Amino acid sequence: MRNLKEQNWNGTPTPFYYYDLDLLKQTLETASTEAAKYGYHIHYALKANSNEPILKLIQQYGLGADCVSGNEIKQALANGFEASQVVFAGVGKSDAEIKIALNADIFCFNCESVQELEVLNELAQQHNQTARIALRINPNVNANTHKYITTGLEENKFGINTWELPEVLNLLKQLPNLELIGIHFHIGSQITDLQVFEQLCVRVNEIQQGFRDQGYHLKHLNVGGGLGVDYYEPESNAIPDFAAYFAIFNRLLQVQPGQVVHYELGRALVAQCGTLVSRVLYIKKGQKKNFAILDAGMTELIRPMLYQAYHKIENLSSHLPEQTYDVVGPICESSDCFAQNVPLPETHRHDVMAIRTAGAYAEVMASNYNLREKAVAIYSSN
Ligand SMILES: Cc1ncc(COP(=O)(O)O)c(C=O)c1O
Ligand SMILES: N[C@@H](CCCC[NH3+])C(=O)O
Repeated sequence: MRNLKEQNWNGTPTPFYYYDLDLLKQTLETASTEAAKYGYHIHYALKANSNEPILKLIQQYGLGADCVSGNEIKQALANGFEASQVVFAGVGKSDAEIKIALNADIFCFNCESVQELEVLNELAQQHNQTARIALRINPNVNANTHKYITTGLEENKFGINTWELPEVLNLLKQLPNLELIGIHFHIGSQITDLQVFEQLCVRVNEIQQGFRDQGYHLKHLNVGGGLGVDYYEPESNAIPDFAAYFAIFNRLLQVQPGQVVHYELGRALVAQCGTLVSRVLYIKKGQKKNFAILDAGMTELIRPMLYQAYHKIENLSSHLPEQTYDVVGPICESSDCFAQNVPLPETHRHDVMAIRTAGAYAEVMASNYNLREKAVAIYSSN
């Protein structure tokens, strides 16, 4: 592990999130260089991590912002993102959130239902504005990822189904305060099987052709995010293969002259730069197994409990021969377990533990259950 391992954490209270801004810069450099080869625009999905130092850095690389709430829009604007680079998605945008977006005159609303279009039109009318919209279409492509983070199947709540499109296009003719500028897709998260993106391209081409057949020439194609990261080998595979990812779209997506292609990447940009650092409070010897009880739990990182997600766990203090442990948190829930039967060097009270790949969907999903204090964030850069 980079400088995290070399540092002396004596006296630093745990748990805390540690962010390696140097790795974040390298990741952003790679992603933006690869995207620029094809003129692609990346909007960073703030939901993955909305900490200010992280946002400030990301915006310096020229990325736009993909927001899912009024507060995310405010946070993006406060940290230097231009309103003209903000997209707003979400199945349940409240009237108050829509007004925030209208007031800011954001680039585009990704609309997910017939009723949302009607409400947005009405609110835009009240604001004397025309809202630019993209239709989020459910392409019915299986993302081959955990069922809780699959979003592009007909059974999911997200997006407009293709069979609804004739009704939607008819409706749009009666909604003068909306301007249809594009179509939007997002099929899920933590996608590591890149063939899934090939299938997405095929579906986007078919759907776009349907629009063209009816005389719609859309300026913007937004293919969402979802590129996964390597939770097993965070060090040797610290930067996702952006070259291979964008090359798929370049090869397969039928982009019309003058059309702009947008992405909404979250996890791929920030997951590997974050680590949750914790100390061992107790070692408890059970009849069948040993428990390493940490001072971090599901309140700091809920992914293992919610999705059975794997995060690599390391003991930064011990070099003793290995034993196996169930690594658990202090919360009053049996599910508060990071992983079972983890081989670790013999572990003792006060050892410093690193739970890797915790830059995305970790701190943002924290809670204060059990009235826990919010863990602080520490940033390193050199
Ligand atoms: C609409 C939308 N765009 C972008 C993202 C970002 O996804 P990821 O972090 O997997 O790139 C998500 C989350 O899955 C999403 O729901
Ligand atoms: N929170 C999920 C990702 C959800 C992506 C948002 N649609 C995770 O931790 O993997």
